[in-house]
Amino acid sequence: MTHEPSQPPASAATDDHVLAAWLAEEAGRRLLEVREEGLVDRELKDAGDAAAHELLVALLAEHRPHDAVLSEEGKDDKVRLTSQRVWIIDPLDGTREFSEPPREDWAVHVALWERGAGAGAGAGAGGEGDLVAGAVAQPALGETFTTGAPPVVPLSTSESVRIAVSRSRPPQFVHGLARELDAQLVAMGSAGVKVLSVARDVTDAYVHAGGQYEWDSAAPVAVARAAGLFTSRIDGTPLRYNQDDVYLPDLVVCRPELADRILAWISDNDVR
Ligand SMILES: Nc1ncnc2c1ncn2[C@@H]1O[C@H](COP(=O)(O)O)[C@@H](OP(=O)(O)O)[C@H]1O
Ligand SMILES: [Mg+2]
Repeated sequence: MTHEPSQPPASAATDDHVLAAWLAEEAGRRLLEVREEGLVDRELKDAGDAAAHELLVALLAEHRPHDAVLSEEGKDDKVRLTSQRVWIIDPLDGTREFSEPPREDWAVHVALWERGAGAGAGAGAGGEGDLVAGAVAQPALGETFTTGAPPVVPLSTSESVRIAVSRSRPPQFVHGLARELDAQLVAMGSAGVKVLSVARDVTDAYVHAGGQYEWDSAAPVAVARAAGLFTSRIDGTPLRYNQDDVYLPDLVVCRPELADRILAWISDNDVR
């Protein structure tokens, strides 16, 4: 049976944080259903990507009809480059892990970028605009992380630094960085899950290079910033969203006290 979307909370009519969280949860519920349909491998991945994308696009058209949408699974409509507000969504991040039940390391990303936001406002400044709301649902964990009620990052419970890395394509340089920080590498799927692992005190930093797109990091970075975590490109410059080219290949998200050491090591070691 296909999940029928409920109505969003009344406050979602005017509160983008609430709408983002509701959208991510609705898509998450849909994805949990798709996972029960008996599909495997590529068919399961494709069905999940398509179902979550179609649901999110339909719900955004209904609830925010004037806003543009940039989705991993949709055509890149360049109208977004002149739009005031752009939803940047990854309907299913960690598609590989989604297709490996009962793994929990996959997510739904829903972010909102707004023109004029963040100008001159420090590390998060995006020039033309910036992220203003976001939610990351981790449906198999039953958790949604949102800018509306940002996670409170606990003090680190670990004696040593833990660095989240991709399961399938960790950047080569993280081994050197781990030696420098005397850190352990913690492999997991999904960019959103890795960013939120820092907020949840599962890790202390997420460092990635070598390829990614705006939708992989927009919503997680919005939530991480709201939670007080440090976010930047690996050269220390701000992560910029709603660019003409949506390739955004690298990032650092970490506890603020680790940022200087991580960026200094990366700079000294000519990492790309
Ligand atoms: N080198 C690379 N080039 C392009 N995309 C990459 C990448 N490394 C990771 N990603 C994307 O980042 C997300 C997290 O990947 P990983 O779990 O390996 O860290 C995945 O998103 P999707 O699952 O939405 O495709 C993946 O496609
Ligand atoms: Mg992704």
